[in-house]
Amino acid sequence: KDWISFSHMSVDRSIFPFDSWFSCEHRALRLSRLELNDDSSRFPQGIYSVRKTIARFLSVARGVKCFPEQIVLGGGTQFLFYLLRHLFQENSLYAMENPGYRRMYESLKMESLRLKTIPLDNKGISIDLLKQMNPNVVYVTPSHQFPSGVVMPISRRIQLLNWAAEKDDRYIIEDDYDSEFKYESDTIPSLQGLDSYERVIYLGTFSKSLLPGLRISYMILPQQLLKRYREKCSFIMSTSNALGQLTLQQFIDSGEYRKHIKHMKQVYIERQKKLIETLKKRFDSAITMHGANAGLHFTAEFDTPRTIDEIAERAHAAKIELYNLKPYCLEDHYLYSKPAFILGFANLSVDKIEEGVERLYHAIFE
Ligand SMILES: Cc1ncc(COP(=O)(O)O)c(/C=N/[C@@H](CCC(=O)O)COc2ccccc2)c1O
Repeated sequence: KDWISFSHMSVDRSIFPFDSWFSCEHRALRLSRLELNDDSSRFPQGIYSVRKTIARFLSVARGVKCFPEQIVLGGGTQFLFYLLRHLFQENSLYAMENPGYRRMYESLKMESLRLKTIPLDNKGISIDLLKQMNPNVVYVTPSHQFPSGVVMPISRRIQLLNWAAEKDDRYIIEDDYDSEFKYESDTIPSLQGLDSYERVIYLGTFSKSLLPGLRISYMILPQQLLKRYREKCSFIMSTSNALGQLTLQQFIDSGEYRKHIKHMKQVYIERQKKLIETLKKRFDSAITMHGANAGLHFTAEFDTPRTIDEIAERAHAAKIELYNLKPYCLEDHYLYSKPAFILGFANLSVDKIEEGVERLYHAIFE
């Protein structure tokens, strides 16, 4: 029998519009020869016309307010963070959500930065604990908290912005990952768009909405940090592939990107609905789901005597790709009362859901 994937780390290649991507690449090669063979040292922040397209798209899609000059393109969110950390004061204290994005946690540790992790409540990062820990820089994923799935409501966003505005050396890194897919309510405006004190650095990526292999991510710097970036980092050449950038620009400007997101949303809403119905029918009160009103995954706790490791082993034996939440519970605080797993549906076609849930039930209860 074939593998069935609940992975949150892959998108379904079958719905990516390769043909229109190729024609955009062809057009980019035809129209933008100049930028391609020009030395990219002129574009440490990425090609200007591409940044213009991204700034325009973000203002419509996420209420982000920025000039193309504030955008820095890079080959991955982590690389952009390695640049960003040099713009803050040397001995800054960093804070991030727990459970949280382990790769960012490891990046912070690798740079041996002072770091505290802050538990979530039902609105996202705990503002009371944030005030107690009093960091200079806080990293948050408000659109669909990674990995818990909590969507930070406007009220908590305002609290966070007010906290940052209280002192000069306070910043919020808003990683707007997974912001393309919002289901129940309308999209909530980004922190960056609500920020009137220039405290928010906005991180974005095309890994989820397009392809992770594209490696086109971006950060938007408030003016003061942009000035520091230009003083300290402008010798660093762009790490974002020029042809990928120019193809992306064609893909967005031609309306293909908006069309693709709309199509992905329809596909994913159908899958998510069917998956949740099937899980409820099969597991009844033994399952508790969280964070399902956005993104391409949600989390589920199972009321079972079995341990996470036993379930992981049985899932592998039953050929289901399943990730648990332990790696994202930082500093060894397991923050769930029962075995908890990430249920992704980006790579789970509707016709595999029944079988996938059946195998999951077998791995957990039989
Ligand atoms: C919170 C957060 N912020 C940014 C990124 C993206 O980083 P970038 O690609 O460098 O721009 C990820 C990637 N998260 C990774 C999964 C989480 C993990 O590592 O376990 C990759 O996620 C996906 C990639 C493609 C399709 C679906 C998911 C992030 O989880």
